[in-house]
Amino acid sequence: MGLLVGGKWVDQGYDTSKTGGRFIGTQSQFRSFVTRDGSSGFRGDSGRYHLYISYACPWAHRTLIMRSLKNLENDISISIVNPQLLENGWTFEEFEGSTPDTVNNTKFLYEVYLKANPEYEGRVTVPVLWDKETNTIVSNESSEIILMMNSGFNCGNDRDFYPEEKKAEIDEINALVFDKINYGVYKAGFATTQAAYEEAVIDLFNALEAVDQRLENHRYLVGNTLTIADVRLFTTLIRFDVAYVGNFKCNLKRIEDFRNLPEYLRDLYQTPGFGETVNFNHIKTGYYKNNNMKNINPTGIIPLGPIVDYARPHNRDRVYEAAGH
Ligand SMILES: N[C@@H](CCC(=O)N[C@@H](CS)C(=O)NCC(=O)O)C(=O)O
Repeated sequence: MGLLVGGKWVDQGYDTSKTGGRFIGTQSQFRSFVTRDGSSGFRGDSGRYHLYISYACPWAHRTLIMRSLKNLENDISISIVNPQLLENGWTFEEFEGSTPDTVNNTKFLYEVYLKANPEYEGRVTVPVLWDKETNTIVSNESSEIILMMNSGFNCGNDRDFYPEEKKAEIDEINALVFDKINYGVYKAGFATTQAAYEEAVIDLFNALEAVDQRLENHRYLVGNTLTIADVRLFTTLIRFDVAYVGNFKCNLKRIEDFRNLPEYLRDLYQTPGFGETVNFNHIKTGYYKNNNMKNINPTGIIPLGPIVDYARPHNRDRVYEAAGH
């Protein structure tokens, strides 16, 4: 893995030497928006955009789920990178379930970044939303790509996963889930001091207990309708028992050990748009074999377990009915 410096690829990992062993993520640099009327320069037309994702990555996974929930599969084409992040970063080299770059015909994702900006400096991350009309990257920030998919396209369905009247509550839960859970697992996993690790794991499990409690009385995170808050929590929960418990030492409990989270997770997994977008082979390969995991799992051995059947029945309708529906 590495990053672009002055238009050149440099093979280099994360540096935690100046932050007390704490892992600090980087800011996404492409931050434009697709809009229905095109006033932003990017009109939400069918066929105009291409999405680059990795099945291994929880941030990219959000965008894949939203693409399905909004029925945008025929409107936004996709490429799926090889799950192994090695010396060249994300690549389109052959791997079961991966695809070539059918739009820019590159071999390495960093070439796509360079096409958008030959001077780009920084990490080369997924997801990437590419505009085929102006040949540039619209956005490489998943939290914003899912909002565009929700309401910026002139195609797909009219379902609203970020309704006006619920925005404040969604934003509030997103803030907790992002910092302590989505990002929290990385803070624990990539910590290089005992103190940084413990701080992250304690915060993570406190936040998981809080969301577990919240799910006691309603089916989803914000009442009884599915929102982007659930999409954003799901991609971490589905990786938790198979990757974060083992490789990232997030092991005070498994998701399976909580009261409401296991059934909530199965409920989402079995909802159209979620389960079909999960590829456990890519997830496990990504977390146990990649170069950024070399310090954590030097042998690159991928554990065979745990085996969790996310298709087994759940009883979340009970919560929904108890709420008077
Ligand atoms: N803020 C970004 C983060 C994306 C991100 O960190 N993606 C990871 C994969 S999970 C990546 O591509 N990392 C490559 C690297 O850091 O070199 C988003 O949410 O879109």
